Formats: sequence, structure tokens, C-alpha cells
Amino acid sequence: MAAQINPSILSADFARLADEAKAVQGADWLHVDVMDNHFVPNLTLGVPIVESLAKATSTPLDCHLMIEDPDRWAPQYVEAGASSVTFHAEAAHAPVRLAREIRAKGARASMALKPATPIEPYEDLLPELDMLLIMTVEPGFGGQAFLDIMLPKIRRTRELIAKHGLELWLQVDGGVSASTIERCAEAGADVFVAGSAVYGAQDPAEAVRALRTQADTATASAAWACGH
Ligand SMILES: O=C(CO)[C@@H](O)[C@H](O)COP(=O)(O)O
Ligand SMILES: [Fe+2]
Repeated sequence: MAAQINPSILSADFARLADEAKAVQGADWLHVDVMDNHFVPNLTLGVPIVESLAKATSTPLDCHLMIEDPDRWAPQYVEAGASSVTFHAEAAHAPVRLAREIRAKGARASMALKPATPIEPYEDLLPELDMLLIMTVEPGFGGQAFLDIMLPKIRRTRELIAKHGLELWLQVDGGVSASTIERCAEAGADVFVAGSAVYGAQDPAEAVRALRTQADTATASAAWACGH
């Protein structure tokens, strides 16, 4: 699979969301960070804005829910038009049931891990998911520095995906840029969220293309991708 680049609208101008979505035409997904000021110390947007955004763009929405009680709220994001919904392992009460509900409603189900949360306890849950998100910053804000220390966790997760023969996508989110994306791809990531690196660029659409090329080149020479 070619690398997928998902610009994060957290770094966009919230008063011009429809235009900002169009500015990254050619992106695989639009990453929408939902924050509730409880699970993380920041507040962004909710269901009504996701609903409007889904109507305003043909780019599928990848909703990253940094909220408490995703068991209650995640299905509403599918109904609002999200094509992929990510809940946090640290917040979900019944992750298997929730992943099944998201899939049954017609979206891709994804689970995120904060930097301090290990992957190993969730090995048996991987077949229930379409994507796993490894946070490479502490969730809550855009523009933070990439945590290199997450690279072994990305490698380990890629090994588990191979061990179980899964089609699971492996997403990284936080501090992904021209100077860090290759390390992520080499470690095993294939879906890349980039906020400031895309919306902070002179030409956001060109930044998406350049990041994709970098990731594809790094993946082509990575051991994990042989025969992938
Ligand atoms: O989920 C988050 C932050 O919690 C991210 O999606 C950020 O929005 C990514 O922004 P950059 O680190 O790429 O600037
Ligand atoms: Fe995110």
C-alpha cells in the first residue's frame, strides 16, 4: 500500500474549514482532532462541525476522538459522516464492543495509544480493528516535537500485525514532518498524520505530495515492507 497522508485540521484556520479542506486536495484522508477538555487539556470541535465538514469535502474524514466515554459518542461521529473513527484505549470501557459497533455502522474502526500505553496488552484486540494509532506526542496539541522513543513501539506493533497476518493500518500522529516521516515509515507506519508540517507550508497540497514521496521511498527500503 502506498503511504497515506492525513493532514490534521487542528493546524488549519477553524473559521475557514471548508476552504482548508480543499487546500489539501489529493490527501488520502482529512484528520479531525476531537478534544473534550477532559481526556486532554484542550477543546476543539464536536459532532455538528464534523457533520458540516463531511458535506463540504469529498476527502474522507478520519476522526481522532480524544474524549472520555467514546463508547457513548463514537457512533455519533459515524452517523455524522466520518469514514474512520479512532477511540483511545485509555478511555474506552468496552473496546471490542465499540470497534464492532463502529464497523457495523459502516466506518473503519481504529484505536489509539498514548505514548505511555504499551501495545502488548492489546494484541488480542488487533483483529477487531482496521487501524491502530500510535501517538508520537502527548495528545492535546499540534506543533509538538516528535517522540523518537516511540519508534520501538511502532516496530513492535508492525511485528504483531505481521505475526497475525492482519491487514491493519498503522498510523502515527504527532510531530510528523519532512525530518521525521522516514523514521516512522522505516519502523513500520503506513498512515501519517501531519498538522503543522502541512498547514504551516506555503503550499499544503505540495507538502502532502512531498511527504508521501518521502514515506514511500523509506518504506521501499524497509525490511518490514518486503513482500508487503
Ligand atoms: O492528535 C493530535 C494532537 O493531539 C494531532 O493530530 C496533531 O494535530 C498533529 O499535529 P502536528 O504534531 O502534526 O503539528
Ligand atoms: Fe490526531
